[in-house]
Parts: sequence; C-alpha cells; structure tokens
Amino acid sequence: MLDTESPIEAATPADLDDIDSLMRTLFHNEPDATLSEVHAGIAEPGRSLVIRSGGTVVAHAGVYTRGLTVPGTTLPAAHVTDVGVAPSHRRRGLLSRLMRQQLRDVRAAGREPITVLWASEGPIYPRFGYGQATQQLSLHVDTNALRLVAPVPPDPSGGPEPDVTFRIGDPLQLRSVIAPLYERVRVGRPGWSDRTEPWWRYVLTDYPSRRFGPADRQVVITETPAGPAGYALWRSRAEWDVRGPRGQVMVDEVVADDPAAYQALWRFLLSIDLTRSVSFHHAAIDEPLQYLVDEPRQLGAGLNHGLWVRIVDLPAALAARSYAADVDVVFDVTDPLLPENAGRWRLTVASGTAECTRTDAPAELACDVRDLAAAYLGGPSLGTLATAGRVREVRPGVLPRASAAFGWHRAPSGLGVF
Ligand SMILES: CC(=O)SCCNC(=O)CCNC(=O)[C@H](O)C(C)(C)COP(=O)(O)OP(=O)(O)OC[C@H]1O[C@@H](n2cnc3c(N)ncnc32)[C@H](O)[C@@H]1OP(=O)(O)O
Repeated sequence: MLDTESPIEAATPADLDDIDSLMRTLFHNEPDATLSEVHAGIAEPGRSLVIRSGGTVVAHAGVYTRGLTVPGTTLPAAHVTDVGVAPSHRRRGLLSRLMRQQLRDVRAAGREPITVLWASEGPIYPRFGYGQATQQLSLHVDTNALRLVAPVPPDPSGGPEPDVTFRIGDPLQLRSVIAPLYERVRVGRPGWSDRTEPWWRYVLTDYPSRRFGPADRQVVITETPAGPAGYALWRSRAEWDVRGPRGQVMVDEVVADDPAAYQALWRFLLSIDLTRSVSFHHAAIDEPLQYLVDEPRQLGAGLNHGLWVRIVDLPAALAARSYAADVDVVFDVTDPLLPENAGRWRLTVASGTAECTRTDAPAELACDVRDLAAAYLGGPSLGTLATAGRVREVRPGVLPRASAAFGWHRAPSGLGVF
C-alpha cells in the first residue's frame, strides 16, 4: 500500500513513545526524560490521529481538550498540537489528510466551535482555514538604555502607595499561589487557555533541555496587603566581560491582577543585580510595558505570530463571544474544507446578546472563514483585513460598525505554552 493511502488511525497510549520520538526528531530536540514524563500527563492519545508506515508512526496530529478565553467568555476549543510528518514522508499530502480528518472529527463531536494552535511556520495552516488571531512581541531589552517612568498620576486623595512586597521561590512549590492568580487574570484575556493540574505541572517544571543556564527557573510573586497580586516566571544566566557583569534574564510569563503589581513585577525584572538585558518572547501586542518606559524603542520589540484560530462551527462560534457594540450584519463566507460553514450568515447582536443564523438576505461583508477566524478574538480588525483585501465590503458603509463590534478593549494575546 502506498503511504498516501495508509489509513488514518486513532492513536493509543502505546503510541506515545513513537509520537514523542517523531516530534523530537522533527523539532531537532535532545531527549529529555523529565519533559517526556510530564508531557505524558497532558497527552490525550484518544484524540490523536496517526498514520503508520511499516508499523511506525510517520505522521501525527494531536488535540488537547481545553477552554480558551474569547471576548466575554471561555469557550471549549480543541487545542491542536504536535503536528508532524516524518522527513521520509513529507510533501505527500499526509498533513493535509490529518488536518481534514481532525476538523471533521471536531465538527462531528459538536463540543468545540473552534480549534486553535501555535504554528511553527506561518505558511502551513491558512490553507486549512486558520487565521492569525493574535500577534505578539518578542522583547529584547537593554536595561541600561531605558527607565521606568512614574505611571499613575498622584492619588488626588493623597492616599499612600500600595505596599508591594516580593516573594521568590520554586514555581512548582508555589503553584497553589500562582494558579488562582492566573485563573483570575485569564478570564479577562482573550487568547489565554485554562490550565488543569497536569497543565500546571507541565508549565511550571524546569526541564533540563529548556534551561537557559545553570540557574534554576524561578517565580517572583508580588504581594499587597490584600494578598498575591501578580507573578512572573523567569530564568537568569551569568555573563561577564571586561566592563563587568552582563547577566541576562529570560522571562516566560508575567501575570498581574492590578497595575501596581504589574509595575512592581517589571521594576523587579528590569533591575536584577548583575544583569543588563531582559528577553520576553510572549509580550502582548499591546503590552502595557510599552507605556511604562521612557524609551520604548529600547524594548527591542520584534513582531511574531501567536495563536491561530479555525472556526469549525460558524454560527455557534459567532454567537458564543461577546461584542463591543450591537450590530446587525450579513456575512458571505467561503469555507472549502467545511462547507457547512459556507454561505450567508446574519449576525445580530442586540442588547449584548448575539445570534447567528442562516439567511437569504444579500451579503454585506464577504470573506473566507480564515479571515473571520483572524478577527474572532478581537485582534486584527475587519477594517484592517478589508484594507488588506481579505474582507470585502459588499454594502458600502457597513464595515466601520461591524469592525468596531468585533473589537475588544484589550488586544488578544497568547502565552507560549497555550
Ligand atoms: C500545531 C503544531 O504542532 S505546529 C508544528 C508543525 N510541524 C512542524 O513544523 C514539524 C516539521 N514539519 C513537518 O512535520 C511537515 O513538514 C509538516 C507537518 C509541516 C507538513 O507535512 P506534509 O505532509 O509535508 O504536508 P502536505 O504534504 O500535506 O502539504 C500540504 C501543502 O502544504 C504545503 N506545506 C507544508 N508544509 C509547509 C511549510 N512548512 N511551509 C510552506 N508550505 C508547506 C505543501 O507544500 C503543500 O502545498 P501544495 O498542496 O500547494 O502542494
């Protein structure tokens, strides 16, 4: 049998080692027993699709069952993961078969109106209906070249600044403090995924293969009189030259419940003794830090793609999220892979409640499902996508209102590990 005809099968727990080894080969990673063990705790072989050749897994696409914050709510979202095809079998259509099957499976199960993923490369997923729903900034800060500015106008009542203290420790040991904080912040941040107990273990473990230097990964927690209000996960690496210390700090995650905690965390991270630079690869496109420093250019920001979204059940997805304003608009949507989504849909948001139904009414906006997905979390506006030629305004004048309704008060963002 040709490999292109080999059946797609559901994986079993016995396939986990094979899948682990395939992904390690594809991502050029070293073996890491700790990572493999912790990863097995979050793997869902029952939702993994594999193609075998000679009894070995040569193609894989997995799914995690998780919730994702979308504007106004948390939505069940199939988190697509560990997609890969062996170098011996690439470019024969195996990925395309897996993606089509996965979308059909998610659609048939009827629980998750969207799928999401982090893409290793931008060109892979648009052909399967994925839109780039979040962008993020990679920061490379020269800490000597900028200063934090006083951010808040003095309190007119003359009240005291809130007392913020720091606590540093082992992230796994402080999990019971970190997790509730994350959950409080997550519900208001489109693009963030929920984290169960095994996920916390996955996120907080300091894997040998991911170390940045000999120093342990740490968490710093900010505490106010009202309790813990923010945390940051970070690592550091020593470096010295003829001028003295030039240590580096690598930040993985900054989560803060209020502005004082956010400012305190960055004050801490930017002033760790014997360090001169800070990197943070998962800053939001609207990261507030940009407005806290006197020279934002010295943040050294580079643009990166973040979360990709695929709308699997269009009326369910559009009705589930909240909108920034009421709107009544008819979309004409193309979706070659899931024709159930194609055609004309009326989205009505009245008094904050959204409804999306099939309609024969004339189209007002036309786009592909991937462009609707790009706008779904409130990231790129329909207006921006229209300027790029990706959304077409069929009825003149409808775009500004629809574009405003799809927006949100904070840009969506994503954290590296979902
Ligand atoms: C969510 C995640 O896990 S992201 C991780 C994705 N995985 C990786 O990056 C690991 C390394 N890469 C791989 O394993 C493989 O190259 C894959 C999975 C990206 C592609 O698998 P393949 O089986 O070769 O893809 P397939 O043959 O179905 O290609 C379908 C189409 O996509 C295109 N394509 C596939 N991969 C890429 C890519 N990386 N860049 C650009 N185009 C691509 C193919 O050229 C083909 O186009 P065509 O239909 O116009 O000819």
